[in-house]
Amino acid sequence: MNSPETGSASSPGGGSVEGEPVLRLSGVGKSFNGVTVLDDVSLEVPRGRFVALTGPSGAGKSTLLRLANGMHLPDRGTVSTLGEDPAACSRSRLRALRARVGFVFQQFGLVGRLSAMENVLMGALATLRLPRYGVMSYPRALRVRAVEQLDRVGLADQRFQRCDTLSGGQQQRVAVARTLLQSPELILADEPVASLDPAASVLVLDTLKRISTEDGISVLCSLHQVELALTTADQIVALRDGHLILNEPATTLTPARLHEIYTPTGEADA
Ligand SMILES: Nc1ncnc2c1ncn2[C@@H]1O[C@H](COP(=O)(O)OP(=O)(O)OP(=O)(O)O)[C@@H](O)[C@H]1O
Repeated sequence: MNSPETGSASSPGGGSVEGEPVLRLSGVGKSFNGVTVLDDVSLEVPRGRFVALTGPSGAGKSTLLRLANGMHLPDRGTVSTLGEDPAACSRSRLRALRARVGFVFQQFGLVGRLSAMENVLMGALATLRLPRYGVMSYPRALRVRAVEQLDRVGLADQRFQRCDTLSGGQQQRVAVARTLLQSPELILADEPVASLDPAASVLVLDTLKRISTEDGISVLCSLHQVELALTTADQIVALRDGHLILNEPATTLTPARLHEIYTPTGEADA
């Protein structure tokens, strides 16, 4: 495995140590119903880096992302996320850890009948004591921040529009803005552009990449689109059948080499 250089920003969250990777998997194994899904996976995501996670369907990408925020726990090996081991966290500590980790899903996870603004504000619900109903029930400072984040993803003008009337690409950018309201140190994105057309895919990934660079947020993003992974990511990781088979800077890779990962074993030289 490569050992890419680490960044040097300090951690506002307290758990992680300056210069340490924001995510480290060491010899991780995970099985479901006796079937091994991840086997001896070791990986580091350096602070501030955009890492693309590629590999064929069923390779274990979503499972790895879920291990990173404690939605799954490893059967073997260890996970360190922002300096915390999710397996050793109490419930409240895990909640606190998850507040520092944004998650962007393929299907956006928005409430369609609510406005873009209200969906973004929901990103702060974990920090508020009482449930909120309607935009005006949120503190003014949060409303200002929500508009700022919508502006960063190019959707300030659509803030009062119902989410189910926005395009897929716009909805995913609302989901990114919602995640940003958490002020995450790490964003995990599970095939965020899988249901978008090519132009919207580029816009969503460019937005994520720009914000990652501007804010120093690390991103681990599963992607099937080889060309997009190469143009967006700093580092590319690939899984096949639960094994980590590639971990290199994007600049050292070619599309052909990455496409090979998607070629069933035995067909590569056919
Ligand atoms: N909760 C679960 N219970 C049982 N099996 C599971 C569970 N989660 C994942 N799996 C299995 O683990 C394997 C890897 O799934 P995973 O979703 O991690 O792959 P993936 O690389 O993300 O695939 P895709 O690109 O299709 O999303 C699959 O065979 C899947 O059926």
